[in-house]
Amino acid sequence: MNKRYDVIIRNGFLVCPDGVKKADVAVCDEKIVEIATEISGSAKTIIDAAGKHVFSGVTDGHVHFNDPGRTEWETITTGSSALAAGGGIAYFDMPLNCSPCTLDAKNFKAKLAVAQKDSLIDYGFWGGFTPKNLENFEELAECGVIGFKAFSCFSGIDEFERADDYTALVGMEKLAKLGLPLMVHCENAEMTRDLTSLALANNKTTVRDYFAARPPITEIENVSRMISFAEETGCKLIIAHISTAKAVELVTQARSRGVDVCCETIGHYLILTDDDVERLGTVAKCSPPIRDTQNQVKMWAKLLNDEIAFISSDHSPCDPKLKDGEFLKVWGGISACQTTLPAMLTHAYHARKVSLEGIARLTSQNVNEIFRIQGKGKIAVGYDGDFALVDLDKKFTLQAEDLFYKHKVSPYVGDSFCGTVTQTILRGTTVFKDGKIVSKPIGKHLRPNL
Ligand SMILES: NC(=O)NC(NC(N)=O)C(=O)[O-]
Ligand SMILES: [Zn+2]
Ligand SMILES: [Zn+2]
Repeated sequence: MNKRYDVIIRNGFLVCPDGVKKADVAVCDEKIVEIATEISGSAKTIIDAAGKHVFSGVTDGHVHFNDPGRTEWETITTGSSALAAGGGIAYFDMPLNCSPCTLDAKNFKAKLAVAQKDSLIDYGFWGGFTPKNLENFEELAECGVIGFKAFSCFSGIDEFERADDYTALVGMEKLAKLGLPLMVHCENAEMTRDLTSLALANNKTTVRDYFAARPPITEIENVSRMISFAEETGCKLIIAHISTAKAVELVTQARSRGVDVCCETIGHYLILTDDDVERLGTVAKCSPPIRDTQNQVKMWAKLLNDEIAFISSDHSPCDPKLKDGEFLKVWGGISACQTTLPAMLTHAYHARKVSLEGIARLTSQNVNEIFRIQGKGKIAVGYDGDFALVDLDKKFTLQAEDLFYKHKVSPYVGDSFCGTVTQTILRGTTVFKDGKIVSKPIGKHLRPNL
C-alpha cells in the first residue's frame, strides 16, 4: 500500500534520544507518524536531508521578548523569528520586561493575544512571582503558565518587585499545592545592592568593578537559601541561569537527598569569560556576571556530568542606547536566542565531544519534560513534527546583518561557528530556510499537562 503523508524528511541523520540514526521520518497532521530506514510512501512535501543532522527543534526555556509594552527593545515577531533562525520551535517568555509584567490573568491575556497574532513558533509563558501578586497565582495557573519566575535581587524593572524571604516561602507553599515550578534568579539582594551602592559612591564603574559588586558568593548563598525553602515546602525549584560551578554543586547535593531542584544555564556562561566581557564591553553585560576561566572549566565538567538540566538563551535585549555608558550603570542583558544551537554544536560537540543526543536533551527534551509539555522535545512517533536541520560541518562567521533581532547586536558578532541551521520545521511546516523566514506566524500556546 502506498501511504500518503504530509511531509517526509529523507536521508537525514536523526538525532533521537537513544542515538543518531540514518532514517526517514514522516509527519501527518503535524505529528511524527513513522520513523524507518526507508519510508516508501509519498508526501505533499519531501525534504531531502542527505548529509544533514535532524534535531528536535530547540525549545528555549528563558527569553525576554518584551512584547507588549517594550517593543522598542524586541518584539514577539523579531524574537520568535531569530529563535527560528537558530533552530528554535518554541520558547517560554519571561513575565518581564514586557509591560505590563505578567502578574495577573488580565496581563497574561494581553500577551497571549500578541503571541497568537505574531508568534512564528510555539510559546509558553512564565507567570511573575512577586510580593504584589501572591493572590494571583491561581488565576495565572488557570491561564496555563508553565511556571513562575522570581528575582531574589533587584530585577532591573521597578514594577517587578524582588521576592523577599517571606514571599519566597509563602509563594513556594502555594506553588507546591498548584504543582507548578518556581524559577529563581539567585543573587543575594543585600550583598548586590550594597556592593553596588558602594562602588557607585566611589565612582568605581568599570567592568571589573561590576564583577566585584556581584561576586560568586552572592549566587552561592542565594541558591542554598532557595534550596532550603524548596526542601521545606516541596515546591519544585529551578535555579535560573546558574553561573558558578559551586552553585551547581549545591543543586546536585540537594537532588541527591531528594529535593526537587534543578538548574538551567546559559550559553554565555560556557562560552565567554570575564576577559571576553572586558574585551567586548557592555554588549556582554548580564547578571549574574560571566565568571573566570577556572569556573568555566568546572562548569563544562558539570555539564558533561549531567548536572545541568537545560540550556537556554536568557535573550534579554534592550534599546542599544541603554548599553551606552559606564559598565556598572548600563542595562544588563545579552541578546543570544539565535545562536544557542550553533554555539553548542561548536563548543560542546566539536570542541568537547558532548554527544549530539546530549545536546538535543539540553536544548529540547529536558525542558519539555521538566515543564510537562506533552508531545514536544524529541524525535519519536506521536511527537510533534518539530525539527532543526543542521549541517554539522558548515562553518559561518556571525554577521550583524544575519541577526533577526530588532537590534542587530550580539556578543558573538564576528565569531566563527561550526554547525549551521539550514531549516527549521514546526509541526510539519517549514518556518525558516536558508537564511530566510518562510512562513507566516503559526505559533500555538503551550500549556503544561498537569
Ligand atoms: N530584567 C532582565 O531581563 N533580567 C535578565 N538580565 C540578565 N540576565 O542580565 C535576567 O534574566 O536576569
Ligand atoms: Zn535573571
Ligand atoms: Zn532572564
